[in-house]
Amino acid sequence: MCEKSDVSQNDVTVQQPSEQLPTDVPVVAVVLAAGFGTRFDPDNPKQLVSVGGKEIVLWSIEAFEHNPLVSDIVVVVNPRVHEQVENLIISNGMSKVRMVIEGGAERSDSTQIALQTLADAGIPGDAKVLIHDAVRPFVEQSAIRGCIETLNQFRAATVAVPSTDTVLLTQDLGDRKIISSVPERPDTFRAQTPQAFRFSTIREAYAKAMGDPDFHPTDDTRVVVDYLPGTPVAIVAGADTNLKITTLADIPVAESIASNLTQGMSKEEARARMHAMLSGALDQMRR
Ligand SMILES: Nc1ccn([C@@H]2O[C@H](COP(=O)(O)OP(=O)(O)OP(=O)(O)O)[C@@H](O)[C@H]2O)c(=O)n1
Ligand SMILES: C[C@](O)(CO)[C@H](O)COP(=O)(O)O
Repeated sequence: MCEKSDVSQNDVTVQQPSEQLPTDVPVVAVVLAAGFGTRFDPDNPKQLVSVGGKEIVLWSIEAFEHNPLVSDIVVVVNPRVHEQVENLIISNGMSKVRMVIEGGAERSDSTQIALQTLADAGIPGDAKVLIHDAVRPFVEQSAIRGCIETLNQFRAATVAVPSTDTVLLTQDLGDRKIISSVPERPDTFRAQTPQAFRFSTIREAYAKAMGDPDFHPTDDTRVVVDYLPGTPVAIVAGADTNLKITTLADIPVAESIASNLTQGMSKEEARARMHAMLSGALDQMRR
């Protein structure tokens, strides 16, 4: 690490990455599907809800299965959805899924269980680990690739989209919230997933966080930001279509995104068919 052009943020010096990070390493996607969807419908596990004719969790697993840079997938479930998710993985031939494991009470517990399982399996500290919400079914291939490539330069990266609204930071004053500060809008982003880390970095961050009784992060990036403050976390471009399905109101939006994607795919398929037909015709003419 060099100190030359380090930046100072919130009284912490963030180091410019300059070390050569190994590139020929396993790339493991952890798909978190162990939530109980209390804000959606606790009686209808949202990860199994069908959108555009396909279960939400299957969209997410397929995104990593189809990415040529991803070598392995671990899926984290709860007992309620375990069997059904396993059946989906088998019946859809998801060949990169190595393990389906049970998570914990909070999202961060599920992440930690997955990280411990990977450690027990002996994955190297340099491995790239991408942690993804199963309920973000439409993650783009460019975001997955962006995370993997960014980890050649940085030890941590997260997909995020620039905030188009001005973000207000608040504090409590009696039963009111009052504004404590207003960050510059170009500096504000909305966090999405995947969130990507060199394995040893995210393990170290979680190991440090374990000693903190107030540790309840809603995402993994925050664990690095709070507990390894000198480690820069790079932003990778996300998209509004990388929607997190949180409440029932998100379903119509998700259906519309799925329909656009499916139409896009049909055009691709039609183009491929036309290409095959024309090459066949050309072969005939040559004979
Ligand atoms: N104990 C948990 C909690 C959440 N998640 C996963 O983390 C992602 C983001 O969580 P969220 O949308 O909050 O899902 P739920 O926890 O299911 O929803 P809620 O907070 O409404 O109960 C989801 O893919 C969810 O399955 C998980 O693996 N383990
Ligand atoms: C990880 C995350 O999706 C980033 O936006 C988000 O923090 C998950 O939060 P939730 O509280 O589980 O909805």
